[in-house]
Amino acid sequence: MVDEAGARRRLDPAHWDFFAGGAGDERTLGANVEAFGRRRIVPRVLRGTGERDLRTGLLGCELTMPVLIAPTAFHRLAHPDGEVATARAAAAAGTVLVVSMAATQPVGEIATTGALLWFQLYPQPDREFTTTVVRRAEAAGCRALVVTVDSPVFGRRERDLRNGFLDLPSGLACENMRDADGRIRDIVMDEGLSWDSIAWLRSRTHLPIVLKGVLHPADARLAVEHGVDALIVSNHGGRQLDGAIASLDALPAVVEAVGGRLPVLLDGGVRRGTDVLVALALGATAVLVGRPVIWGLTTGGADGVRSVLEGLRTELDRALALAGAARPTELGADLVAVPRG
Ligand SMILES: Cc1cc2nc3c(=O)[nH]c(=O)nc-3n(C[C@H](O)[C@H](O)[C@H](O)COP(=O)(O)O)c2cc1C
Ligand SMILES: CCCCC(=O)C(=O)O
Repeated sequence: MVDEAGARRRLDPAHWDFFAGGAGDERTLGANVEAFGRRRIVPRVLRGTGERDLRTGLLGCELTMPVLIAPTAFHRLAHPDGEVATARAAAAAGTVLVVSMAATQPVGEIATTGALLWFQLYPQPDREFTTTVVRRAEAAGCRALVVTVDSPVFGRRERDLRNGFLDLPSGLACENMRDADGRIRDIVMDEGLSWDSIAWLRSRTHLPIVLKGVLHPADARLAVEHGVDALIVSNHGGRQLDGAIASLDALPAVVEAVGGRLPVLLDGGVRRGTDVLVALALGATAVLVGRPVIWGLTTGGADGVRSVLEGLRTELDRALALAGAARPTELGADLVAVPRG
């Protein structure tokens, strides 16, 4: 289903390291996957569930399943068809592609696929320019803004430092970073990013605002107070603060703090349909997948991404049946155990 080894063979080693790698010692990168490995499902039986229904509504979007595509940079490094191919697969699967601000194709072009798009934003210190980018996403028909809040500075990616991978090869660029003069600007991380920045953004757009990269329950409560529309529990796939808690381990406290007032999504380490089931049972409304989509794109373009998404759908459907649930909303934390020892 996910041909990670095949992707590795095809990619330039420095590009493989960029996609696969994390920050520091990659402890958090590993912890995201290990956290799923520690959970065991406690299934229910004799519930005669019949056909399953995976449909999930999120911020006004109807998804065919509770699995979205996480925003990841530079899809044209993985495949010449780039983000357009990823979007074709999202459209075919009936799910959302969160377009990275570091996408290598213009969001307007990605939107021609008819996919449901959300746009991921690193608010730039230049607010006028940030507004330009927001308007570009709105004009393309994006249905939400995903503000990445775990990156006041860039994580220390030691593989990239070793490889000297700092920039895109010539011919590729962050096409959504064009300013009013048509010049492509560099993405800068805003060390000053604060709740005021979120309030400012709220005043500038009618799109739903999703905060990506929340791990602490106190921040989840603040997000509710600031009128945010959804949260993504995430540590950026282990690429920002190494040593940060695994996303799945952070999820229960965030879900409790939010108390049903907002949808809570999760990304990081989701590799199987059973992982999706565990995250949903612990209170996530949906999950996002990052690297598996890149491996699918690398090996098979739009078809490769489609096959990753359909694999997750099939596995989730089977896992629900085997756990005695007909739909995601029937799952509860009682279905997940962490055995001792
Ligand atoms: C190669 C790569 C590029 C990424 N680029 C972005 C990005 O541009 N913006 C963002 O908010 N997150 C970015 N992320 C983080 C993902 O959105 C997501 O949080 C993470 O990949 C989820 O973990 P997973 O890869 O284990 O599924 C990136 C992750 C990877 C692996
Ligand atoms: C300037 C590109 C940022 C991409 C990103 O967020 C990541 O690589 O994790």
